Amino acid sequence: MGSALLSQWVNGPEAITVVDPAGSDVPDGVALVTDRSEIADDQFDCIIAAVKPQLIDDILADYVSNLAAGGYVLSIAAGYSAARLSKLMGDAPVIRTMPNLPAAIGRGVSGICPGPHANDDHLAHAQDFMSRAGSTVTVDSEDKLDRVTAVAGSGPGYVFEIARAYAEAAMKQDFTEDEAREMVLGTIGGAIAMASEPGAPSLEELRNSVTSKAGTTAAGLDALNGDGGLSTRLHDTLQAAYDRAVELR
Ligand SMILES: NC(=O)C1=CN([C@@H]2O[C@H](COP(=O)(O)OP(=O)(O)OC[C@H]3O[C@@H](n4cnc5c(N)ncnc54)[C@H](O)[C@@H]3O)[C@@H](O)[C@H]2O)C=CC1
Ligand SMILES: O=C(O)[C@@H]1CCC=N1
Repeated sequence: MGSALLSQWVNGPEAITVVDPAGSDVPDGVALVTDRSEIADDQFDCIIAAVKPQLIDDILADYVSNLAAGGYVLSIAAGYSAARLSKLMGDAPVIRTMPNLPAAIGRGVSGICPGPHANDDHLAHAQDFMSRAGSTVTVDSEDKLDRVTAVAGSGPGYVFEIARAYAEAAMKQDFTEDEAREMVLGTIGGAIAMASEPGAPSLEELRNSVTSKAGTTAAGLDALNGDGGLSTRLHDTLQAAYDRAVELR
């Protein structure tokens, strides 16, 4: 996820250093170090926590001395609470965010939540920073951010899985993998673009506009969600993701 954001952040004014022992590829203009000792006590206005939440306790405390006076820690980690991170980082100001993967093409959706000691300047920077990767929503509680995680952070995973299953079903209608992918992604993309037009009707109205009485769509929709099974499944999906975020706090 860090690489996806970096691909947008690299176009901004900040000088960026990535520390990654795996030596992942970074865009031109970004400094990469593979060993924390290489940055010694260099000072940074913003330290970004972009490792797995389960690794934060072991990794982030080593960077307390690298945070410049007046700087803040920006976390993209799911669940891990701002209070816990602030304490780990010597009572540093923390802003938690929750981006999603289409940030890689500037089409992400990011939640932002100010945590302990964060001031208006930190929040304004975080909002500007995340908005370079797509749209943002600022929430006033971490519980809400964990719900953003369930809806949007993990969301591309649900969408890719739905598209994958949709394409698999198309292949069972005797289309090749390429044909199925093109039709399914074209259909999803076209429908989403239409629903996203300014002044577009509600999703329910749009669905109804495809559905002729006793026609093919009605037959398909009846199989898809006639018993409410899809609605229940999606509710359970979001709840399970939220519950996992709570466990990671
Ligand atoms: N994958 C996604 O769609 C999203 C992920 N996130 C959050 O982003 C964070 C990273 O997740 P992913 O990008 O999926 O995982 P990832 O495994 O792809 O990336 C983690 C990176 O951390 C690096 N790393 C490991 N040990 C390190 C160390 N000691 N110092 C510095 N870097 C180290 C790894 O080499 C790797 O490049 C997690 O906290 C996750 O909750 C948030 C939103 C969406
Ligand atoms: O699966 C995860 O835990 C991360 C957070 C949101 C998306 N990926």
